[in-house]
Amino acid sequence: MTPAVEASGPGWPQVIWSEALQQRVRTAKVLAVGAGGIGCELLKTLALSGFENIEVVDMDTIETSNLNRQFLFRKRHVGQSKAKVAAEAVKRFRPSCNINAMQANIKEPQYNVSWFKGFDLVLNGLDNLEARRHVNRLCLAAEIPLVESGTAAYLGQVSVHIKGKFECFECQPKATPKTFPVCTIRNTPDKPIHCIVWAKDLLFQRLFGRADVVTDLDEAAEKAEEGAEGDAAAAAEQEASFFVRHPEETSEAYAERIFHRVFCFDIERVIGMTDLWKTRKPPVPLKVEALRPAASAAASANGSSHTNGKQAAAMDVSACRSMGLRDSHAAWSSAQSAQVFLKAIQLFLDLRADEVGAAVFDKDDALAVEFVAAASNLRSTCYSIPPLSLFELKGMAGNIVHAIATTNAIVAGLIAVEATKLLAKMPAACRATHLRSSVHTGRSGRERVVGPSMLEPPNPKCPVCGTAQLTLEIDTAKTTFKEFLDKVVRRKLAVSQPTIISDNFMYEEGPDLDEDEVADNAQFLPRPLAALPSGGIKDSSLVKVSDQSQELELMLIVSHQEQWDEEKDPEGFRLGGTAPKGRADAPVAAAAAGPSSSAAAGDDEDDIVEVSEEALEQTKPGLISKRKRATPEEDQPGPGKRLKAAADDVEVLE
Ligand SMILES: Nc1ncnc2c1ncn2[C@@H]1O[C@H](COP(=O)(O)OP(=O)(O)OP(=O)(O)O)[C@@H](O)[C@H]1O
Ligand SMILES: [Zn+2]
Repeated sequence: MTPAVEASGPGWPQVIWSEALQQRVRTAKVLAVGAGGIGCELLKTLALSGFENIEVVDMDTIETSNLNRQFLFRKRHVGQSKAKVAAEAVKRFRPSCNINAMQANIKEPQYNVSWFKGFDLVLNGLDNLEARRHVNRLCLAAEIPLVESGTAAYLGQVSVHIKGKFECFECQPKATPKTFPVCTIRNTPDKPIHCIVWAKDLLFQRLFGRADVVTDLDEAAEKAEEGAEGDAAAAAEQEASFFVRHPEETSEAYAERIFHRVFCFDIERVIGMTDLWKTRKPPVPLKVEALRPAASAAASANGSSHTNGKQAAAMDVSACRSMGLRDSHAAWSSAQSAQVFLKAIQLFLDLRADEVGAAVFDKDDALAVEFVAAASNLRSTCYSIPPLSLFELKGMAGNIVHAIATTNAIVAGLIAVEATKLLAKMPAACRATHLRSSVHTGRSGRERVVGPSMLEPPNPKCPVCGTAQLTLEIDTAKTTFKEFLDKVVRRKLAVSQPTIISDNFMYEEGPDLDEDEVADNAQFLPRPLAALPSGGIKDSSLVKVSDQSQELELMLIVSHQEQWDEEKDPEGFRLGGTAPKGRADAPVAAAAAGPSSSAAAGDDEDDIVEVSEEALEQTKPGLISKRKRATPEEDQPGPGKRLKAAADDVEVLE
């Protein structure tokens, strides 16, 4: 007998492994998705716990900023595959561990349902909702148990999902994504929000903010502050000083110099990181010269490019107003974004000089928002991401949550514990576990930061594993099919390869289509929904959205809606759930549509993590559902009771 888990305090079950279980652990084939903060800890813990057949998939390469917590990596590994380096590091201290590494996106078609069926367990150490939802759908289709996890600063969560037995990952609505991986923001943005976060938290901060405030995003400043050695320190100094305005430099010249640096020079530098572009489209640099003539014309058409407002209140200074750009709902052209960018910098330097070096981004500061919007849209142009309007950009908030190594280590340990229970064929002993950010004293007086709770049965209203139909309120006369695909199908429903069927109209995407089929399909993209063939997608249309790669099928009941409150529904559509087919029940929010309202299932505060709005705000996508869960004590007779009874004893997992 080998103790697998040490008693960590009163009330915690102690788990001892039988020989039979040790054998099962040795032979089980597990898939670990992600070799980042949680993934590194997990691979180490699995290997040290006796797991010997591990497949690890991670699409990324190692960055300097990973080294502080992803301890399997060293400085010399920067730029190499995370999965491969992690596997080699683990093999060095556990040569008996057969660990196979792949640098790839788990959403690639070769990782299909039959591939997933080759595993006993899937363990997620991911950092984004899309990939989590994709893996959830494949685990459901392949009927393989999934242990899901997430961390955000001091908060963490581990949960177990088994088709038909427990909730799937999408049974409960998730908090809207609020945080993003640093590497994505720095080098590989693929959504407008990534560019907004870059513009706000990196560029705005670097040009106008306090020099002593160093964010994770600012690699050069980080290195300089850390006192990097030799060449690295000099390069960091040089990079930081580039953004300082020269004594004789006009604000116009300074703005153009910055433009060239961030949208041309830096983009070319990223293009040179060839590993990043094996599975992605590389960005395209922008030349200020190419955009300047149109930009100047736009400015002169709107009168003087100078503002006469030296006395104007800081918050009133506006690049858009001085250029006559009044429609905040229209997306700017690249030339207009360039003009706003240059103009905003000039206005900041000319009219708000005393704030430069101390400014803090404020969503109510028009000039700051315009600068961020323009910078974000220009970066989007480089990365072929559709531009957004000023209104949309202003409405989107980005907030990086910094990772804490200890949280990752605890969560990885909990994943291994849940994995072991599953291999022990004791799914009823599995728990959802939350990590709090501070010690919580329950009614019994026990203090804890880690709170287990019972797993819920599947939600029959879940649109993914249940039978619910979703309602979609949308302006079918104005919304184009492309907007529907991008905003509703991909972004909200996390569908990777959509097939859309409505009456006799069919649209499909996927690797098997030939060029003619792709071209045929492309003609539908600019059409409004109501103008699609076969009568269009209109009020009361029933639309089937499916994804072969995920073995997913969703039904949307469309309701045409013309009037939208832009404050309440800036996206211009609303996605909701309905009762399961045949039942008139209260609507539930769709899995991706936002935070749920709480539905208490039990009330022993000792074992329930109540998640505050603040915690939700800070939490990485999909981490915490506000729904309260039953406690082990409330569990029906069975393992829950056994755990309670065995709290201070020894529980044997067979
Ligand atoms: N679709 C995907 N396929 C494969 N791996 C993925 C996918 N999505 C995310 N990952 C991986 O999941 C890991 C998550 O780890 P983590 O949250 O620590 O992020 P990170 O990128 O290492 O750190 P940071 O974002 O803070 O720089 C990353 O290594 C990332 O490459
Ligand atoms: Zn579900």
